[in-house]
Amino acid sequence: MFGFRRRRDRGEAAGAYDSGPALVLDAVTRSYGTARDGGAAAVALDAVSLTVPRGGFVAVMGSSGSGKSTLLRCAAGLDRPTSGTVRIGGADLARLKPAELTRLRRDRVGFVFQSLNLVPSLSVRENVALPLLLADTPDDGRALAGLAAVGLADRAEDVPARLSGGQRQRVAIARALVTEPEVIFADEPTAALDPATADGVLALLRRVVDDHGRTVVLVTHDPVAAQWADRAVFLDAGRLAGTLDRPDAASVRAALGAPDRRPAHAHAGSPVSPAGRR
Ligand SMILES: Nc1ncnc2c1ncn2[C@@H]1O[C@H](COP(=O)(O)OP(=O)(O)OP(=O)(O)O)[C@@H](O)[C@H]1O
Repeated sequence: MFGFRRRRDRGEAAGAYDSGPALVLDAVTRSYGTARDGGAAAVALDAVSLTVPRGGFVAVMGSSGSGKSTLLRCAAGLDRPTSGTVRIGGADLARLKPAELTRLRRDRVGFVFQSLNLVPSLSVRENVALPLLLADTPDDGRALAGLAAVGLADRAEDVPARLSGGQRQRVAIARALVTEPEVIFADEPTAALDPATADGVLALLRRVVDDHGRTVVLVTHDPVAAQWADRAVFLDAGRLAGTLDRPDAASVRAALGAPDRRPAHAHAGSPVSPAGRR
């Protein structure tokens, strides 16, 4: 459906990818500032350990400032932990040379952020093809196939400004997937969208997991968004404060200490409902 070849159909030796978890964080701490700066170090992430299996979908939750984005940046190799270990597909990020880390981020990791970073002067198709260009890989129709998968093939030659917010977010997902990454990191990808459009984007991420065995780590404030994950993990002041398997919005709200506002049947019209997940 996605036009992406499955990992085993690719030319690489299967041994290049171990069969362990997609992502492992072991006692990851990230602090900002030192005594040298004249103040105490602020600990944004405090000895967080987390294992995400291949084909897993994890929602990272917690109040503002609890360390969600810091966790995502460290896990994705965009930021270095002060201590602790991050492994993607078995590779210890701290042991990689800068060029190797760049290659891993480019080839094995996909990013979807709230600020989409689509290039306004490029067409939608050219935006999706950008990671291929950066990797010196021919497009061979993959960008268009990716756009078809997110239902936007007919908008391929438009510029991003002519698309709605939800459509732009789907373009960003197609771009994140075009290199067939093992792990997709998404930071509040639905924060700016209305609930129905957000559901469409989350259903798309869910399909990437269920149909293509990819792994998704989603940072979100939204208990309804977390319903699409297999597991919600909760951060509190930089620490892992708990986990919830097969989260539903009511139990997530309870875990966050927030009142239950949106009924569980709010997803009834979704193309793939959270209840339909594995
Ligand atoms: N570059 C930085 N320098 C200093 N402190 C930082 C920096 N980035 C984050 N922090 C601090 O680390 C803590 C965690 O921030 P982080 O952005 O990870 O939280 P968050 O849970 O993603 O918050 P939000 O939901 O508001 O985006 C906060 O106290 C924040 O002020």
